[in-house]
Amino acid sequence: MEAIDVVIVGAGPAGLATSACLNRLSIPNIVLEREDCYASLWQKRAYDRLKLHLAKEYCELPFMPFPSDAPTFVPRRGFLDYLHSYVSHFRINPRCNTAVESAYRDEAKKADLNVHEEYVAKFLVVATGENSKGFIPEVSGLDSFGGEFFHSSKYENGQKYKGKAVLVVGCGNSGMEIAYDLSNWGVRTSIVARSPVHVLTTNIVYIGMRLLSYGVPCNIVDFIVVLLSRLKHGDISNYGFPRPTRGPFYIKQSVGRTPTIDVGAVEKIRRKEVQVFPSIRGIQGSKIEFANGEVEQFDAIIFATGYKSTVRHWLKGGQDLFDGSGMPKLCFPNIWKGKNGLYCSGFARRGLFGISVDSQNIAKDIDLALRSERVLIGIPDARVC
Ligand SMILES: Cc1cc2nc3c(=O)[nH]c(=O)nc-3n(C[C@H](O)[C@H](O)[C@H](O)COP(=O)(O)OP(=O)(O)OC[C@H]3O[C@@H](n4cnc5c(N)ncnc54)[C@H](O)[C@@H]3O)c2cc1C
Ligand SMILES: NC(=O)C1=CN([C@@H]2O[C@H](COP(=O)(O)OP(=O)(O)OC[C@H]3O[C@@H](n4cnc5c(N)ncnc54)[C@H](OP(=O)(O)O)[C@@H]3O)[C@@H](O)[C@H]2O)C=CC1
Ligand SMILES: O=C(O)C(=O)Cc1c[nH]c2ccccc12
Repeated sequence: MEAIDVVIVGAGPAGLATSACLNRLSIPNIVLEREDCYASLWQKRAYDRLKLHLAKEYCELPFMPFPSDAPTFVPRRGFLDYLHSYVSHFRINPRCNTAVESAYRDEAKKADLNVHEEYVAKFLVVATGENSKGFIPEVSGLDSFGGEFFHSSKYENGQKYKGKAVLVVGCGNSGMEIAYDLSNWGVRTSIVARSPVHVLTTNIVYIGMRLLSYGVPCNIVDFIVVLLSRLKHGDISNYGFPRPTRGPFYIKQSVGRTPTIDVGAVEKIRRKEVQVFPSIRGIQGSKIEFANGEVEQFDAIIFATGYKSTVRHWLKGGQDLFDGSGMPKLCFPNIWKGKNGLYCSGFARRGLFGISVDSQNIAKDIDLALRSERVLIGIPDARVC
């Protein structure tokens, strides 16, 4: 059994940022990671052409800007280089191949467990992410499908599907970007769009973010970005993508749904190089029937249908912080602190920017708690800050 001040679960950007903030305050912490590497989403579960969708100034982790010669929209490789420098600069040493199977506050419950390793900590930081596990919905007849089907997190590129027919389900950022990539690889590509969606561009989002940071109200920002999007894309409801009635930043802030950022798929849809279908009604062999009655044959299906949090699989308790699906109950910006030393970073649905805010708040709060504990028991505070 190992005793330490802080245990952080997950070595993605949120876990690394929290560890860096604690290390700066000389607060002992360990980061436990289920995979064999840190930032596993970026190293192992992302496609080749992935780039950050937000400008680099909104994707920095605390206390380390991107190099000044980094492009505004950093590619995956550049982001990984940045994370490697971050880990070595802040001397972060994640313990890999260490999946946390159970975390309890109550000492008595430990006796039931058949544990491999055990840690005792004053503070627990949940940093396992909003995107912990790929989600594939139940679709009638999917088990009869003759071709392969898999989640978007397993997609790398479209090389092996050249000349084949592939259906991408979901028109969030993963789905639209994968559809664009497949089509570039010479794949006969189709996409399922089942509900209204905002389609913006990286630059339009950038303008929106700047306006919000100058204090322009969200409804005005939404009006401007939707107008810009209409000028750029025209009325895309003609192609099967109706717009939601609420604005994109309002939706992002209220329910966390990210607008789709077009990287070229809209033009391909306009040119009919990518077909758009409504929901899947059912599957029989290689034939897929859609809600409008159309039936088409496909060789593969890629489910770009989002992710689920896995917090509820291993965290016992913490009902004050997390709901039944492992997502936070509280609202940004005060969502990072639970009761009895429990914290979470990376659950604000605010991407890397939210992670930076959470991690700094958590480290400050733990520092304060440790200092007051020292005062209470009369130990002089020798830590360097
Ligand atoms: C494809 C994609 C692109 C994105 N692009 C952007 C972007 O451009 N800009 C932006 O701001 N945001 C972006 N996001 C959103 C978000 O910023 C990223 O998902 C980011 O990686 C989240 O960091 P995280 O540390 O919270 O979670 P993750 O990166 O998911 O890291 C969590 C880590 O916890 C580990 N873990 C999970 N369960 C356990 C367990 N039980 N025990 C031990 N370890 C565990 C996982 O293996 C993983 O390594 C993107 C998300 C995705 C999916
Ligand atoms: N370059 C970048 O920066 C990228 C960032 N990301 C980020 O990663 C996160 C996850 O994105 P993503 O993987 O796209 O997941 P999302 O959850 O954002 O999107 C999932 C999509 O799948 C649809 N869907 C879900 N279930 C079904 C179903 N049964 N039938 C049809 N459609 C369905 C959803 O539609 P509905 O709305 O109807 O539920 C939605 O369109 C987001 O935050 C995103 O911004 C992702 C890729 C690239
Ligand atoms: O890619 C994501 O999911 C993010 O959360 C990044 C993000 C944070 N705020 C936004 C506003 C508009 C588009 C993307 C984001």
